[in-house]
Amino acid sequence: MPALLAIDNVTRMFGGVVAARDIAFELQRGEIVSLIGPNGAGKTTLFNIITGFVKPSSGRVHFDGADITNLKPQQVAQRGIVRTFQITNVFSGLTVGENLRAAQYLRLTGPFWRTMLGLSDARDRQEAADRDAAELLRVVGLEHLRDETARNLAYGQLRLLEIAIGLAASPKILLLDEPAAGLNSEESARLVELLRWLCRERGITLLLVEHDMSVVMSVSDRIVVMNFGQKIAEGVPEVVKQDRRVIEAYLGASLDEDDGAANGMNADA
Ligand SMILES: Nc1ncnc2c1ncn2[C@@H]1O[C@H](COP(=O)(O)OP(=O)(O)OP(=O)(O)O)[C@@H](O)[C@H]1O
Repeated sequence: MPALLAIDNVTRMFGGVVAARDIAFELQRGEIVSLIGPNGAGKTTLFNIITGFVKPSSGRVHFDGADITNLKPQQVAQRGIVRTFQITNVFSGLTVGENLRAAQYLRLTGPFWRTMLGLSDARDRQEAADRDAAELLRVVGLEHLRDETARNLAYGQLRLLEIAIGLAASPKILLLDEPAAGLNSEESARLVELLRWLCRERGITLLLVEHDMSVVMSVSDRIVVMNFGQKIAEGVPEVVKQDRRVIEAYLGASLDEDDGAANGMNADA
């Protein structure tokens, strides 16, 4: 079966800066893949290219067999590639439930709404939307906070709401921008469980940019590592964390240093 998403030799220049150089990797259906690398490695640029916000200088992006390189962000989202941001999608003055409702309405043309619009009358659609919103809140564990104003949520709860908002678009691929940032270890562990569940039970393919190595190592089927715009490694966590180029990129360790450095791997080091 062809890859669900294929990044084919993508390069992106910003003036003289090569933000991404000849990057190639694939996402298979139902995989959880993490994109990691030190600050400035080119991860955000790749996210922006996949979601249509930035066009590559060269190379192509294929989704489900179709070339999506030149699609607009809204068209990419409509095909099922949805991105979460770090909080920015949440309306702080609305309740949790209202935020989800807004996400559902804002994505009127998405797959979820195509289903809803097939229903006979407005009340059926409303009830279906309410059921879907309740299910999303249950999935992320926020059902007890449906009527709470978003600005009153704890940080970890806001991150979960952000994921629920992303899920409201019925994504085939969900791109998560540092979902564990600011979470404590208990919240991170719950996040890992949630991501695995989404993949297993909802069949959603996940691509994460994440700096928290314990989350990356425990949740990822595969890891793609970037440094200075180049892909320097790709593979399963056990292999990637022992890769000398990866250790060197993260810790500035010399090639002569012992492999034990990998155990302390931290993007912000
Ligand atoms: N719009 C832009 N204009 C000019 N340079 C840019 C632009 N976007 C990114 N860059 C440059 O491209 C390189 C890669 O940046 P990018 O934000 O993709 O890295 P990153 O891996 O996401 O970093 P971080 O972890 O800090 O978010 C950096 O040198 C950055 O300064």
